[in-house]
Amino acid sequence: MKKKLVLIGNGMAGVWCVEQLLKLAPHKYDITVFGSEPHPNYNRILLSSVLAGDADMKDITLNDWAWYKDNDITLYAGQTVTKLDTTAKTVTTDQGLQVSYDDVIIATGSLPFMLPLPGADKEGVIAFRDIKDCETMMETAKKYKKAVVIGGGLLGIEAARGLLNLKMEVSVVHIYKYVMERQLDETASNMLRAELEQQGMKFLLEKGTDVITGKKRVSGLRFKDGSSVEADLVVMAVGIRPNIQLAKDAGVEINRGIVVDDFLETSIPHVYSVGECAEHRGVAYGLVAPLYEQGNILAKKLAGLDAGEGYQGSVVSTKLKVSGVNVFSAGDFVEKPGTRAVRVQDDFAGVYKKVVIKDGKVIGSVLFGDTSDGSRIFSMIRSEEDVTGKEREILLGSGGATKTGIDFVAAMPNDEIVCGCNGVSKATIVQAINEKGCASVNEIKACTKASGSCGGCKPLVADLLTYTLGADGVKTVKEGICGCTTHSRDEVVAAIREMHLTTSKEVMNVMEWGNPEGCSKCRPALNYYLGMAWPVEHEEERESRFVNERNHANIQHDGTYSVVPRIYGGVTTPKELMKIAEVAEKYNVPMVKFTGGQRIDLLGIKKEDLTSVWADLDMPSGYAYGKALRTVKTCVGNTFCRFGTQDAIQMGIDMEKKFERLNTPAKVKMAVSGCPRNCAESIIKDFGVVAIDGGWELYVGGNGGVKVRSAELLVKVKTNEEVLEWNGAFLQYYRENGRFNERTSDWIERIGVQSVRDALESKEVRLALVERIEKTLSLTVDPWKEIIEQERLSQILQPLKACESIPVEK
Ligand SMILES: Cc1cc2nc3c(=O)[nH]c(=O)nc-3n(C[C@H](O)[C@H](O)[C@H](O)COP(=O)(O)OP(=O)(O)OC[C@H]3O[C@@H](n4cnc5c(N)ncnc54)[C@H](O)[C@@H]3O)c2cc1C
Ligand SMILES: NC(=O)c1ccc[n+]([C@@H]2O[C@H](COP(=O)([O-])OP(=O)(O)OC[C@H]3O[C@@H](n4cnc5c(N)ncnc54)[C@H](O)[C@@H]3O)[C@@H](O)[C@H]2O)c1
Ligand code: SF4
Ligand code: FES
Repeated sequence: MKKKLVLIGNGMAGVWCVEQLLKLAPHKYDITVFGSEPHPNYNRILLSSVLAGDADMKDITLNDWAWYKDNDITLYAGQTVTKLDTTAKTVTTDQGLQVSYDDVIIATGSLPFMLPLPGADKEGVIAFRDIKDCETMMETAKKYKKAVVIGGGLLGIEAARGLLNLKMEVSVVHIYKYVMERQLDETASNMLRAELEQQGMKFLLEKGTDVITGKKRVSGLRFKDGSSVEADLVVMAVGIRPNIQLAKDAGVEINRGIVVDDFLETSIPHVYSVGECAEHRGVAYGLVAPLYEQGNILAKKLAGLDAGEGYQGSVVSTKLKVSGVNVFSAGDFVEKPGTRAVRVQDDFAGVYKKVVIKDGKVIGSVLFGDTSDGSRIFSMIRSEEDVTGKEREILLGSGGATKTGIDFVAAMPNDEIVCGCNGVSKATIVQAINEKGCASVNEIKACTKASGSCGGCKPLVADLLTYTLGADGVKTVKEGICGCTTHSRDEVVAAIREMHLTTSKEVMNVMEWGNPEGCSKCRPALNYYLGMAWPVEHEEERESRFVNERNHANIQHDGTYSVVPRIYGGVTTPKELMKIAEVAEKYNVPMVKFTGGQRIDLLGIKKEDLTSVWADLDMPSGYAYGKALRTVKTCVGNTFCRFGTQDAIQMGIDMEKKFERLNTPAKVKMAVSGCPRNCAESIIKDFGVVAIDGGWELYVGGNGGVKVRSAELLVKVKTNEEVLEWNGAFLQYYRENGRFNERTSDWIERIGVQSVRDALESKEVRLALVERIEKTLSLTVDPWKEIIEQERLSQILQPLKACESIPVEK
């Protein structure tokens, strides 16, 4: 005779456990499931995506009604178990139904914590936990305008983003000085906040709520410091509490959660618990991956199989589900005595990465902007791999000892979980590829659910595809330029040209952007594409630019700026040097430094001094901050060097004078060397010129940064005029075809240098490109000259209005 198993709680953890049990011992139990919600088991994680409009209610069902039927499970949806009698071994529901059991699993999840504030019972004050809350928010947004979310954690920020998408004005009230302090350090948190502010979210930090105001319905919040904010809707997202009352009333041992041992058994025999309600070794988890691990162990135990050492606890990782924002956090990411950290921060790309290391092991990590290393780093944390001596390679990747990409997935054990949100292992994904013919990330998602929830495992799934099928076997799926749209760069640029779209708003409307405000990825990209396509009609959208470009200066980590005047070809004069020295003294510039591009950098300038520093210098801007031509480095060439065959200095000066102020998809560095000894390092520049006997070799696509790449030969030419012609044609071709933020090294790697050679081969094409670049160049003005001129004209000496917050650079 079959034993009777009762599951209390029809949520993600409990049903997962039952699913695993059915796989291991399909005929052992008669199973009865009780769930308070009137739905079959659904993916709670995806409620954020439903609210944000990225998923439909119907997409989030995990086990439909038929699944319960097909597996002979009796489901009582919409019934709450109100009594558990562990002596009589029965459960009783709010509708008077009584069912007996041999084994019972309590999987009642959590309850959202509602701050016990005066006014918390008013209409319009809700939590964000279930389908009902999600529907309430969507309905409220149709009638009301102002939403306030209390709590700037994962849930609060995902709720706020969803409400923005529903066209509400949203403020996030947070008690601490920076948001998501449980997942991020201050640097990453500030970058996140800046990005979300750009998307229209407002933040009220270090605010303790005192009262929720309003009559029947909420009208606002009053804070302990006396300030207030208006609100038609208040969403509380200040954490969760394990739902333990039923177990407590039944005499089961309780601490914060329901206390369980390594086999998920409670203090009372035959009573088990998994999920957010369970407390294992003092920890009650709030993410699905550990809950699934618990479910796997309990399923083995109930099936009568060897569950090994049992559940040993989990290290968790999180990923914020907000489109266009990549945030990852795992393990113990706060530096403490005895730990050391490797940090990489690129303000231009809006990327921040940190790994914390203790005793030679990675114990935690925070990634912002680029989370593609997340799964790999998370795996290192879990495996406690010894990284001594290769700490820096974890983030800087040198093809050395720490495995990356394909090597990493190849070395993964088959049973390792790739997708924590859906409990999908490497073996299951490889099987889906080999046996079910899945050839894209989307097909794997449809087949196994992997990558369908938080999306954090997508890069790993993609690597597994390439590893299993080889690069040629993987179906390339069209990727939108950012999470706001499914349209690719080429589609966007084609629409801009064909429909004569001249503003970002037009592009977003016509191309039906999912997120009508855009994000930090698409806004600057659109601004660039529009300016490139319509240099005359398009009006620069300054607010879309990153802080450095808006301020025409390079912000430093202490909030001061650096000033780099242009010094053509790296050639200066005593007079110019004296002027720079005078300015440095006058403004107490803390550091004067030569740059790698043969310029002089005045570091540590105060924001309010920028305009007068530039006025006193009276030199052109070196664009050291922009996606533009930066520098043309030169060697002394035949002017002084005995090996030189051409005048490298003059060539470099001519190139720099011709193309200065040019906007490009990403920064461009150029160099001219007077002979193949290459002292100006032309071979690692975007456009490198090397003198040879009787002419010049032109190289493209070099890079001396994190990913070093040797430039490839584009063409050999004879005259200086030809150098300028090819230089102009190449830059314009890159401007018209490169993706925003794509360096020439990545672009050429992607399209192949031969395609560039083919495109520029025809003189006619080259001249047409040159004509277009000349047109653009004729419209450029020096930003500081313009600012100074405007100030002179209006005769008002206003301090520079730089951005008060520190927006994220991309
Ligand atoms: C909006 C949102 C987004 C999230 N995003 C992520 C994410 O990206 N990644 C991640 O890992 N986690 C995320 N989480 C957390 C994740 O959803 C939970 O960790 C997970 O759902 C918990 O599973 P559970 O089964 O323990 O509890 P639940 O899913 O809450 O299930 C418990 C069920 O039991 C029912 N129940 C309670 N008491 C009784 C009773 N007495 N009788 C009958 N039924 C009862 C409840 O109604 C509920 O349906 C998110 C949560 C929310 C709310
Ligand atoms: N992407 C994801 O992984 C994801 C998304 C949503 C929810 N979740 C999970 O759901 C659960 C609930 O999320 P959460 O964000 O509510 O929990 P949380 O505990 O992670 O965050 C709550 C936040 O509210 C703040 N807070 C506390 N009291 C406050 C007050 N009086 N005023 C203002 N702020 C206050 C805290 O400082 C904290 O940052 C968590 O377990 C979370 O992991 C995960
Ligand atoms: S590259 Fe050649 S010409 Fe230029 S400095 Fe070096 S050796 Fe001299
Ligand atoms: S890890 Fe979240 S979807 Fe795979």
